[in-house]
Amino acid sequence: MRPDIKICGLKTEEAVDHAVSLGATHIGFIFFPKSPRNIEPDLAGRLADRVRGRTKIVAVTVNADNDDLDEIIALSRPDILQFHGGESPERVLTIKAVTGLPVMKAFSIREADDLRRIEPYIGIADRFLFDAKAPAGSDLPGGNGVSFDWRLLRSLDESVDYMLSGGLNSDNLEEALRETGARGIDVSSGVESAPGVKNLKKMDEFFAAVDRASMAEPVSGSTK
Ligand SMILES: O=C(O)c1ccccc1N[C@@H]1O[C@H](COP(=O)(O)O)[C@@H](O)[C@H]1O
Repeated sequence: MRPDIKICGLKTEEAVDHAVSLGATHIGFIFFPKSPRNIEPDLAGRLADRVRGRTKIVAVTVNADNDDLDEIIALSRPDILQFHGGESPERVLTIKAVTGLPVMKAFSIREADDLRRIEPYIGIADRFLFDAKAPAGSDLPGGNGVSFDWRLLRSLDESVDYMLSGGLNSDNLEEALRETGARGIDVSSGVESAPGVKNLKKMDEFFAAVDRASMAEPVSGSTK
């Protein structure tokens, strides 16, 4: 069975339409000015309106304040908020209560201990997203096109619902799914020609890799 597939960092009608035509269950808009994928909330709203109801609209923010969140939500009308910064469990709870929106909380992973940081969010975040730690010198907490050691996720309890992200592409996706059995995957750089420029052919190749992986049996030794 295909996992949930989130194509993140979309900025154009062409890219939105193509992702949804391929079966993206989620599309992500980045609201983070330092990112080459940053988009204004009103443009995100217009792009989202093309496909609303056919895919889940995810608003990706990084430690956004209340005013910014209000504007992003009012203009882009997301189905899900993705928090990709250091938002506390209390902040996640408050925003969920005020907005009524589910929150996917991102964590950057390099070593086993990093996974322990999800514990205070269990029962609070609606889903987790596991990304690689940003390389030294990067201004971006995500969207760096780097992977982490997927085998670390073997220790996770089966009940933890997460999307796998970080450096996924059509070449490594089958191995990533074989190692993790992730029920959701999230890609940005891996379907781009240059930072912030989505490539339709790479999207095609990515979905083809998902389908190849979905047909394959998990290897022995994988816990999922
Ligand atoms: O993509 C960005 O520019 C970005 C900026 C700020 C926070 C999160 C961002 N992207 C997220 O990172 C993952 C992984 O990206 P990649 O596939 O390794 O390039 C991406 O899916 C977004 O959710």
